[in-house]
Amino acid sequence: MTSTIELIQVSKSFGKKNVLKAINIKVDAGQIFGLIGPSGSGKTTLVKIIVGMDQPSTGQVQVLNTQVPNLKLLQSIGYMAQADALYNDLTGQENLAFFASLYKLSKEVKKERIAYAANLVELTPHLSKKVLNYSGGMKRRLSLAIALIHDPQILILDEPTVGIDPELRKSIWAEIVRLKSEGKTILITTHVMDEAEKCDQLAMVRDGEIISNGSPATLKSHYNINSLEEVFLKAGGEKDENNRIS
Ligand SMILES: Nc1ncnc2c1ncn2[C@@H]1O[C@H](COP(=O)(O)OP(=O)(O)OP(=O)(O)O)[C@@H](O)[C@H]1O
Repeated sequence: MTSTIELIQVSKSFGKKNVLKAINIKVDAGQIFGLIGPSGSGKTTLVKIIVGMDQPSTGQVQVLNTQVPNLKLLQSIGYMAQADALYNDLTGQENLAFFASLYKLSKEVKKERIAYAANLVELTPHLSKKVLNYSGGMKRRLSLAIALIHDPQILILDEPTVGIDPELRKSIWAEIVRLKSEGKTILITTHVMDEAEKCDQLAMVRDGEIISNGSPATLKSHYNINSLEEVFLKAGGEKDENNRIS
């Protein structure tokens, strides 16, 4: 299978603090790949390095066989950051139109994509409101719509469902699965274990290291337990005993 995202021996330090340690990851095309780990384990740093917003201290990142960073790659990546980067004084519609205008879309396609993305996150009735009047959950939904606006080949979503109610979370996941069926590659960070279950492959991150990886079923059978939560706890314990699987 073609690998869409590849990290080779990626390490990152901020000053003396080593937050990523020799990370190797391969994400195949058409997969939902989950990065799971506790707060502060390094997931966002990793994602920023993949998108090209941050540089590794050592190691290499390739996306679609192209060395990151590369401006052209941005056409192929939809990125939803953990902190919403929205224009508060503009309406939802104006935010979507602004971000759509960064890509080479025809007027018609642009209109279509804005309608699709707003509908997906159930913001259509709120598009004429200024973003400063949006709730936290609505802002997350608008950020997700923006990540999808140019129909990217790769979606990188940093905790996309935080602050989103269970019903909408379910419909967002249904859409993520549908996008996968279209052949898109999706990399998602989460610390919600039932979301991790929906991924094809997982990498469990702790203290800047991948302590375990594989499909949810493989991980559970390796540790002979039923829940990913337990896998995570057990893998963390084994890590301390230098007994990792990969
Ligand atoms: N620009 C920075 N300068 C210094 N330290 C940083 C910087 N960015 C991240 N860190 C540190 O790197 C570590 C990993 O942070 P990161 O945000 O990647 O974790 P995370 O797994 O995404 O956590 P969360 O789930 O809370 O977002 C943390 O200890 C954080 O304080």
